[in-house]
Amino acid sequence: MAKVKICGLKEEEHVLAAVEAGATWIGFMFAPSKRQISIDRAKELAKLVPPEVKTVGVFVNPTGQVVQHVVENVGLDYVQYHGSEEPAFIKQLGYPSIKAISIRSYEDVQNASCYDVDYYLFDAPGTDYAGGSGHVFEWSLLERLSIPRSRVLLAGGLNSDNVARAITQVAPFGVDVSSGVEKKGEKDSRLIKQFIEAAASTGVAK
Ligand SMILES: O=C(O)c1ccccc1N[C@@H]1O[C@H](COP(=O)(O)O)[C@@H](O)[C@H]1O
Repeated sequence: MAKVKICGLKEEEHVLAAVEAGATWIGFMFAPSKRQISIDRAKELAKLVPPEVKTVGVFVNPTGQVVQHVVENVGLDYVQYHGSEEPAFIKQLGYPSIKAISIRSYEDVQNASCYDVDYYLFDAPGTDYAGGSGHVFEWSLLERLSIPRSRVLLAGGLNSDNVARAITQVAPFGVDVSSGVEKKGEKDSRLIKQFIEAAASTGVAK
């Protein structure tokens, strides 16, 4: 069964809904976004997350000092780099990490392997912000992937209607969603539950 990351959470109710429904990762946004939260807010929300569920901080081209400060203050389990961070920068910081790769062409897929990270998050290119656009990219570009599927997370315009198809086609270890569990621009507990149920209904991570 594919694991699920619910990203861009700002309210207690939605953190609790994601945990209860079986999310594996809870994502907090620290980059410019309508979903961005403060360190203090993330600390409050992280207290609601049990140890078996992992917290992820999402950053876009941060300085090392900012990442260190947020990780240490919030107690994050993973750092998600969602900009054009260099492989050496991520490696030097040394945190358990997820690198988002924006997919426009097969060349982007090939370039992913220059990173030495825990997970490779394949996403559609951002529009207003670096991510969270709600757009789907061409999943067939991942057919000839050299990275093991056990390291692959899929994002970009996923929702409870398309996530089962995405898992069947791409066979990722996990899926990641933000806009697809929102109603009128805000997270919705019912949509979070529906998404996790839909992801659980199909596919086996290879
Ligand atoms: O969600 C955002 O606002 C965001 C801003 C800047 C970088 C990353 C962001 N979100 C990430 O993008 C994926 C895909 O989002 P969506 O499901 O297509 O809306 C999301 O899961 C976050 O990891």
